[in-house]
Amino acid sequence: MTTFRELGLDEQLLNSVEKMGFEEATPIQAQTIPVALEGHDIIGQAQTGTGKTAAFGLPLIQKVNTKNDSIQGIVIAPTRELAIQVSEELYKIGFHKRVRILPIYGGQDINRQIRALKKNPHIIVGTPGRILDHINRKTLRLQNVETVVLDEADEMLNMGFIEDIEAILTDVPEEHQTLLFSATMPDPIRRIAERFMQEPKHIKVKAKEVTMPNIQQFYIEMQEKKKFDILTRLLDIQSPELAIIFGRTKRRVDELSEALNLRGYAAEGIHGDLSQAKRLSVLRKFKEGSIEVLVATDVAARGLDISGVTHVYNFDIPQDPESYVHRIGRTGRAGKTGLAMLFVTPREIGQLKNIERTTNRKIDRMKPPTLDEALEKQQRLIAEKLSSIIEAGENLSYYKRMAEELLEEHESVELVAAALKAMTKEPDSTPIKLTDEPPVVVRDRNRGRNDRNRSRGGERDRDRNRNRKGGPRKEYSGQKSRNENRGDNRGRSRKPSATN
Ligand SMILES: Nc1ncnc2c1ncn2[C@@H]1O[C@H](COP(=O)(O)OP(=O)(O)OP(=O)(O)O)[C@@H](O)[C@H]1O
Ligand SMILES: [Mg+2]
Repeated sequence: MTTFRELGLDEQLLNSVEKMGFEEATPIQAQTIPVALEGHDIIGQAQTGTGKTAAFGLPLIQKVNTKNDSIQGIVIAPTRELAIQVSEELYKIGFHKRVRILPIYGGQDINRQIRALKKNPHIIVGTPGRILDHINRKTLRLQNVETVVLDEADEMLNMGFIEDIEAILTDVPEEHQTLLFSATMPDPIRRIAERFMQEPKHIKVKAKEVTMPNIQQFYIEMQEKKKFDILTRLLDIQSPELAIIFGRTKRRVDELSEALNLRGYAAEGIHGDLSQAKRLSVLRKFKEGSIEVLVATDVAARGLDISGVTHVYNFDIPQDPESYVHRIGRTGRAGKTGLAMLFVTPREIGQLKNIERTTNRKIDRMKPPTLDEALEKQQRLIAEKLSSIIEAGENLSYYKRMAEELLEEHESVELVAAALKAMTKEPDSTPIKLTDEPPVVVRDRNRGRNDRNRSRGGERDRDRNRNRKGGPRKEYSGQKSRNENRGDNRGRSRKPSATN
């Protein structure tokens, strides 16, 4: 066990950590914090939900000189929601030290951000598109930046983001510390990363598997047409506290959340075509529990830390194994357990194997639940609930008068059966609309980057925009569906230039 005190952190930060309820450092924190405090560049890799934010956040905040009014640190994250979340965590870490943190992300009023930037934040946390927008408007100056953090580094250095990152880094002094963190770091991306860094220390928390062992993982093989019925059966049987269902495309997410609502589940969707206000309100409702099912594209796959997410359903198999790791990592965080389900159509078995190979873990096969099983499991759940109410000695006096009245009129087994029926979700045939998705087929494992990224490109829900050069950039939000996007060659790989 490593205490935070042993890691060389200042008293103010130790106070913050205590207030945050962290008792001991997680392995990635214990291993990276002292090295980061020595000033080294770091590529830090550890499983999802193991505290990477504080692993870079603590040394980042410790380095800030609050007497200096310029921006000293910049954290770049792939999505707006993640930028907000990271800035909230940094705010907590820097609270006693009075470090000013400012999130800047697309979809928020730019003038408001410009006003906030004038208040001399010490650290900004942002998405690449909006950071570049401010650099181009000259409303953001990075010439005093000493630390650059790329959260979800592999995603940030992947095609489509790398040019933005390079452009941002040209504004940062050559002498700076770079901290890159992610749960996944494919080799080609690691090589790109090294070009941005000076003798980086690779710190990888040793683990047999890439995914967390406290996430139970199953797959079910099924026809595309069966997915929805199986999903609703699973929701009924497994009764998650909060669940995230990942769909491949924005259309998929829209149709799926509407279909779930029609069948009586409190679900809402999140993807990059929604307004930022809507995205944030959906996420807030999910965190509060007023919706219990969040249907999402990969925009919600990385970094989001929502407590109470007990189940992740991969309604569509992810396009790449890394995405699988991050998606299922939305559950089983900070020592909790979780359950991840993967829906696989027969032609996607190759992709399943691909995921197993990359994560170094076998995913267990589960048979799709039959209707009878779904009903029976539900009844068992209800029966357990009834018994636990009685065993817990809960006060039932308010209900007993009605119970007695009912028992005078009906036979007891008949009555309990009726109660079970009333509490069970029976098959519902309300018509729904769900357009088929084409399968993810692994044709050739050695496909060029080009193909890989083109197939990923279409529905990647990124906070970036296309106005590459000059002028204020329009926030990019509307991407075409994968099939509509075939002619798009933006996935073209481009060698990054070394920046230091
Ligand atoms: N030392 C600690 N003790 C207890 N809880 C911690 C500690 N460090 C972080 N946490 C909590 O663990 C949760 C997960 O942390 P965090 O979001 O930083 O994980 P992560 O490694 O970045 O995951 P991901 O790969 O999904 O981004 C957060 O709620 C965080 O507050
Ligand atoms: Mg993280």
